[in-house]
Amino acid sequence: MSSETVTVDLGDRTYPIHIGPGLLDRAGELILPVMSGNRVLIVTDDQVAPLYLERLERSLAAAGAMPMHTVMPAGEKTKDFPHLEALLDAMLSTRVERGTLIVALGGGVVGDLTGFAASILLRGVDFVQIPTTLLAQVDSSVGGKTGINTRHGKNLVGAFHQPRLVLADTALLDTLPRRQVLAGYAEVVKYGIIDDPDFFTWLEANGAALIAGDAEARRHAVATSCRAKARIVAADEREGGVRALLNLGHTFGHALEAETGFSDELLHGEGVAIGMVMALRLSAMLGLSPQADAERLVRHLDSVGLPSGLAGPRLWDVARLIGHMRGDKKVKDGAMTFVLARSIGGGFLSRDVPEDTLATLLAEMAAGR
Ligand SMILES: NC(=O)c1ccc[n+]([C@@H]2O[C@H](COP(=O)([O-])OP(=O)(O)OC[C@H]3O[C@@H](n4cnc5c(N)ncnc54)[C@H](O)[C@@H]3O)[C@@H](O)[C@H]2O)c1
Ligand SMILES: O=C(O)C(=O)C[C@@H](O)[C@H](O)[C@H](O)COP(=O)(O)O
Ligand SMILES: [Zn+2]
Repeated sequence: MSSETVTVDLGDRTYPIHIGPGLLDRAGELILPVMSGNRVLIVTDDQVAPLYLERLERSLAAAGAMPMHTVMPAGEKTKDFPHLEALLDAMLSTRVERGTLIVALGGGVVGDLTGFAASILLRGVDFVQIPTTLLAQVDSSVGGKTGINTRHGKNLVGAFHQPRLVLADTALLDTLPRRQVLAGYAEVVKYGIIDDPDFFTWLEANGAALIAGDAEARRHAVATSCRAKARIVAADEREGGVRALLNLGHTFGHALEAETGFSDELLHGEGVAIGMVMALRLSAMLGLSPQADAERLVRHLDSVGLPSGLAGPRLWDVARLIGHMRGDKKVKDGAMTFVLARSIGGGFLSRDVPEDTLATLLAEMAAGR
């Protein structure tokens, strides 16, 4: 199976996303053109390190680079101030220089944390993304959003800092646990709902195979997702408008993540899956889309094993959820912005969601309906 390259067109900060199986062993050769010296500092986590760190270091050394590494604890709780400080401290302890290339090897947590550290280290150093989860390959490694969570909410401190290159070796997904594959799949489904109904239909036919490990289906989904994200980011890098569509399901999902304390109880992608159902049901309640589209999404999520509602032992507090949503970065003059959909493939932004309709939806879903 061959690899392909998608370009994120940002003028003099344009960069390639290389996609395909087996690319990790070509990392040295692919990264060489963006190196300004021979020092490379790899940041990874303690679950990815035993799987892929040695291969990456070998490939870099073969290309003439001097790789060093630092390993962070795996999981969402690492995206916080104490771990950011620990990472910056580890980086500075290696006598990092402005020409040292930082490489994030891991999922979205490693990518977001490392990218943010790179954006402020020595007032900004270059970094490369080597995403190892489906979520990171289809979404978080592309577009330059980096950051951490705070006690006030999700991703509330961060920076736009674009990578110099993204290297998505789709064969690395073979070791990813099924729950993590599913969480990443939620962000794949998102692209279909935003503006690609044919892709959604393709996912209905091929999603199960993709999740089960079909290499060609995975490569196609990663490439299609990256093309969609690259197009949106190139049009609106700093989310002045259209980029906010990539936030479909996230105003809800981030509130659910905050409420569950950024713990394993709810992964980011799982929150996005439930959040997308909320967005489509809200659109239908407001008479803006057919109820059948929300039902179609629920059917698809249920068929692959992603959550589509709030069923479970937890008692969700509607007022608290709305409180979290008020801290969303899309709030303008105190008013919340929602990504709604007129249809599957018809995402749009709205500031006109009455709070009582929102509260009714959340209460229904909190009651398991
Ligand atoms: N910056 C963005 O644009 C953006 C977009 C989407 C999500 N995000 C963020 O990404 C984060 C979620 O990322 P994630 O879902 O990748 O989670 P993650 O980084 O926590 O990775 C999930 C788990 O899989 C393990 N893992 C990673 N690669 C593996 C592999 N190949 N084989 C076996 N195990 C592997 C990790 O160690 C971790 O335990 C969230 O914080 C979310 O907010 C950011
Ligand atoms: O790249 C974007 O833009 C996105 O919104 C992608 C999302 O999947 C991602 O979770 C992002 O981090 C959410 O952005 P935020 O600005 O709401 O933190
Ligand atoms: Zn997301």
